[in-house]
Amino acid sequence: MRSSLDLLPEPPTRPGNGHLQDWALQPLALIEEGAHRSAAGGLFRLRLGLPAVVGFSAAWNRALLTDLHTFRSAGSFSRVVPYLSGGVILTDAPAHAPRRGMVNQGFGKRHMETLRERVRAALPPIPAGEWDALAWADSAALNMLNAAYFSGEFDPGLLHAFLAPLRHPFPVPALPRPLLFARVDAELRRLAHKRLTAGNGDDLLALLAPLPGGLEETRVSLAAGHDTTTHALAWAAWHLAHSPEWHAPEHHGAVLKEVLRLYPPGWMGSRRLARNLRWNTPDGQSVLLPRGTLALYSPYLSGRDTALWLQASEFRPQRWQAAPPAWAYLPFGGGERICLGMHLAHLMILEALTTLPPLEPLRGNATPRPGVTLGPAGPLVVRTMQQHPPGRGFNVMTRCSGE
Ligand code: HEM
Repeated sequence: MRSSLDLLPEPPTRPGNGHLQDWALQPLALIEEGAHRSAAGGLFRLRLGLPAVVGFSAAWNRALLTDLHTFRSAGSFSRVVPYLSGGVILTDAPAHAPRRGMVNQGFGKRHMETLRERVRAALPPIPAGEWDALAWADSAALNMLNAAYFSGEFDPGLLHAFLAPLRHPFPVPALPRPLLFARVDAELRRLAHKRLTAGNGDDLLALLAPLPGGLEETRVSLAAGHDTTTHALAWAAWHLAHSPEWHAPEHHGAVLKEVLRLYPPGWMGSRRLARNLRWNTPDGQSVLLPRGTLALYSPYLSGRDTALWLQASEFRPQRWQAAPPAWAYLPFGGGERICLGMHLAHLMILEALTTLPPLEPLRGNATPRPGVTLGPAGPLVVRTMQQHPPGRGFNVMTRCSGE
């Protein structure tokens, strides 16, 4: 049996810092090179100051996402970003399942119907003429989250200031911001108090506030939900501008799935091994992965693996007429830790896409840029193709019914 990480393939290293420099400057190229060098569906190694392995096969994804006692969140990347270091994200098995059970209620499909109308009403108007779909998606996600969580009552300037650092490259999102977080927590307490004393709210804060640690869950999930939603929405709008034949509400679900396959905002998930793990690679070898190893899965690599997807690098929403290969499509993760906000993200993005008029792509840079989340470099400048009164959203249903 092979017994060392040294035997795994790896991308070229740089003297003195292993893969750290490439990880910081061009992580997508680095992991694509690692995937290229690994045997089909196998693992590859990264030297990131501590031993790390990356896998993207269905078997690896399933193991990492379902064996929560071996693959722990403690010591993973989320811990170094104060925004994500709390609530369910900070909780490991066996405490994780009951904690999720508690917060799940507000985020289920049924509760989304309660939120739909106010999310739709919160969408910013579509600008006339030329506009940046990335900037619009950013304010749309901010407004929709404010509506779903707080019925629009959270101070918008503070919400913007709170979330803005997440969009910057490292180390900006990892810096502690005690004063800003204290202001956000004070605003959360003010709004929670209103709900707890009135006792009749049905927004997400009204459901989270009475729970132990509910305000922290609110703050952490807001941070997890903003850029992810913004980026998926911006890419979807950009693709609809390029492929107008898909711009109809009945196609938007497939468009969103295809966007999330090619550009999963959660491009890399991380865990730490709580024990030594023997792993059988597809080429028949057995590798011993030592306890403490950083174990990574990548929705980005799995979503583009040519062994799993036909014409993997092409935008083809029609592929979603069939089910995806098992454990290959993971834009929301999987297993017990699957994204808490998956249904909320669908609600917000599909409502926003329905509001979009026919668009023409003008210019922009849609290159994926990895940070805490994967986003388009931007801007993504489009033009509204149909006139509508300034300051009002475009309503597809109105147009279709000819009113
Ligand atoms: C398109 C939008 C979104 C994408 C692509 C996305 C992606 C993901 C992924 C990949 C994970 C799993 C991470 C892992 O395994 O380490 C995750 C977890 C999570 N997401 Fe999302 N997310 C999105 C929107 C949201 C929204 C709107 C919320 C707001 C509630 C949210 C809250 C969370 C939370 C709290 C977790 C941690 C769950 C746990 O550990 O139990 N996400 N998300």
